[in-house]
Amino acid sequence: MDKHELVNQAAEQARLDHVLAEITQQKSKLSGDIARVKSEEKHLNEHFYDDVRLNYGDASATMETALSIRQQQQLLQERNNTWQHSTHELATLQRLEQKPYFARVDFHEQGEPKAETIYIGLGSLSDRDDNFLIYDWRAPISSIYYDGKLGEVTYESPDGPQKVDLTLKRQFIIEQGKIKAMFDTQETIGDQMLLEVLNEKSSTQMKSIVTTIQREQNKIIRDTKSDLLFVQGAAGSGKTSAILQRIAYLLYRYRGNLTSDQVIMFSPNQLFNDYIENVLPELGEQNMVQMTYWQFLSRRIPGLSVQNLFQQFEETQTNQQSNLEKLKNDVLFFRATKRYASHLEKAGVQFKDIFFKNQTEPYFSKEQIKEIYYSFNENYHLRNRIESTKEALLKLLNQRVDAETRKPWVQDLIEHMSAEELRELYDRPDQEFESSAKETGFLARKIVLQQLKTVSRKIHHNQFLNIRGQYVHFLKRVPQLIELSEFGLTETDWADSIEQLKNDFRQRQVKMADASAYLYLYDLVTGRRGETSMRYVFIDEIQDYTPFQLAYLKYNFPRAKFTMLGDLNQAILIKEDSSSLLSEISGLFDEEKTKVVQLTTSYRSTAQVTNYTKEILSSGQQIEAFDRVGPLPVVYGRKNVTELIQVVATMLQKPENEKVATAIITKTLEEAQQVFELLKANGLKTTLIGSQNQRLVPGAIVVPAYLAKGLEFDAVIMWDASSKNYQGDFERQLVYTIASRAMHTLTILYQGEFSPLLAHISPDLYEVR
Ligand SMILES: Nc1ncnc2c1ncn2[C@@H]1O[C@H](COP(=O)(O)OP(=O)(O)OP(=O)(O)O)[C@@H](O)[C@H]1O
Repeated sequence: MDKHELVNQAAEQARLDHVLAEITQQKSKLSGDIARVKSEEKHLNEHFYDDVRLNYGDASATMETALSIRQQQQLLQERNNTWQHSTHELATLQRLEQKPYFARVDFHEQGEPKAETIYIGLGSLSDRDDNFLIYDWRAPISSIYYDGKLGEVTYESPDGPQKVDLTLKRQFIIEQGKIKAMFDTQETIGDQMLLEVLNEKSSTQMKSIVTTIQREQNKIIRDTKSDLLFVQGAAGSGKTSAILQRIAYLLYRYRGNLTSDQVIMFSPNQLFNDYIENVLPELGEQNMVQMTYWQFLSRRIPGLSVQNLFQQFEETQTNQQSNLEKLKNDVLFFRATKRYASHLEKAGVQFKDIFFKNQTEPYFSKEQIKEIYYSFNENYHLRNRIESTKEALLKLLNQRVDAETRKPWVQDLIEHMSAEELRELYDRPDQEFESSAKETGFLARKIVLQQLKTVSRKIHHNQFLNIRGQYVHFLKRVPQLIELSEFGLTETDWADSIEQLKNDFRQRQVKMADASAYLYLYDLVTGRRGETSMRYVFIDEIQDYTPFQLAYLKYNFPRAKFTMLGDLNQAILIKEDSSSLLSEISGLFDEEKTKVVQLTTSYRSTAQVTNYTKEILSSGQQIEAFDRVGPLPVVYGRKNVTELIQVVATMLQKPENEKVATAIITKTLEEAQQVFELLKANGLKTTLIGSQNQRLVPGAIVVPAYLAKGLEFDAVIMWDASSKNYQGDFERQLVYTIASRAMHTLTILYQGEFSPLLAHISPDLYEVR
């Protein structure tokens, strides 16, 4: 450090000390406030009735009592609000105390006489005179730190775009109240800082990236205009990071109007949810709603079990089955569902009988229900038809109550009821009746109403609709709506597939490719409006969704803005070309309000790992390695599994690898189980991640590829990259996904013949041992 820098650092340290003193002081004041309010609340609670005059003598006294109770409640509520507010502020201060800020920018606003200096941190802080000592990283002005080089920069202020002249950008690494390092930088975000941050990372859980958000990422984070924001990014380019910071940004920007339960994120698997769960809390925000697409479907199709990730991934398909899936995954199929549904306004809705008691003769027969349903005039659309049919059925149900009370089952039931059960039927214990006939009539009516609830519930829940039958009915019409030959299918193929589906239904199962269409059809027939309260929908790993599923999500969240992220090179579930995905989905949104952002630099991995993994992709992808150095990937070819296990054992036993998060990634679950057992037999302890419900743990894990999706590890050992395991183009994306999980070291093992997907890579890019 030269003399000038030393003076600078001393000045910055003095400023930091001042800010820390302010934080300490505000903290102790707040703690005092909180303690006081809490004790007031306690006192109020303990003496709640001392100040309340309980008097129920007459109407006005009752009124007065109610009023004074209300006043006490209000006092309590106020204390409670103050308490909550202060606790939140205290949490912010505690966060700031650890690291008050990470950057400073000096700038000159156009038309203003003076230059300004601001400091940026995880929250905002102002002193008694309302001077901002720290700006929240999400404040409009903070954007200039992420967005531009020195010189002229524009940011979005509340009054529109604002130009400033940026004269200094300084970054700090602060630990325990001391400035450990500081850099003045010309770059967007100095590579030096990013290097420091990236080098020190290693944990089983994701961390926030606010100190080093890159310019392109900042665009994603602060976008508020697009209805569809589509991010295509290389493995490790920070897509997932960008959306998490984006959620924090949106919650800040729309504070008061947007809550975390109006934001939903679809993630690849449960393990991944685990991996990211700390990021938002670290930023002082609550986690959004999180689920996998499978969970989303399953919770809405309770009667059928939906094919899960494991079954989907490990299923082998015939050509014809994969053509069938192609069709069912297409937007054409989505449109066909809608077209089919619109015909249902005239005819074709499938009904079920509703039974009550007597299981042989329906209470309301499907013919009767159908007649009601189609009795309304043609202005009635599906939604009104269902509503009106329900009303009509409930009315009929009411009219039947009297007749039902006279049926023998009612008398029978009364005779068999215990005294206790009977007593519960009366309105009051001392209820009197003119005659015993009246009393019996009263009880019978009560019983009938109670028992008929099962029928009214069925009516309310649309159980007179035969949705499975409806879906089959729809499938039978598909050849008239879609040209089957365009998907390489014949009418016989199609008819066979319907038989297969009926068989699945009988076993209470439904394939992933049918589940969304099934639900969509249900929604259309019942006129369900979708989840209108959801405002933002995030979909990660978009390449594993079908156009149908995305169209359905759009339909299901009609008021939401969408952010979709993916890497078309990492498609592991959809066995078809995913590059047309973007054009298919963009058709669902207004073109003017669609924005596409590309992220090309991979931050996860060292340059050595990135340069190797990008060669796996055939089409010369524009992936840039971040300039971080590490060892070359190493390839071990051995004769058999026993020798491969030896290699792994030697690696895991090295003392320097003890603290390193290592993942042995296999192709299938079966392979993972085998490797795990073999390592165990060799005295090595690892954790097998065999299902999504498992938690991520430190140390070495063995995991099948489809569960490693979206995660990252210090060291990746790719298990058995032989030509037997990885051959075709579909597997190329799988190989890429596996290899790109590595941050620092990548080891590839194979027995027999090396996979052609890797064998062609230039020998300069790896080492053979
Ligand atoms: N601006 C940044 N500053 C620091 N670290 C970053 C930045 N951007 C990304 N990273 C780090 O790079 C790694 C990869 O990021 P992330 O998982 O978000 O990438 P991704 O694009 O979702 O990857 P994939 O598609 O392979 O799952 C993470 O460790 C993340 O913290």
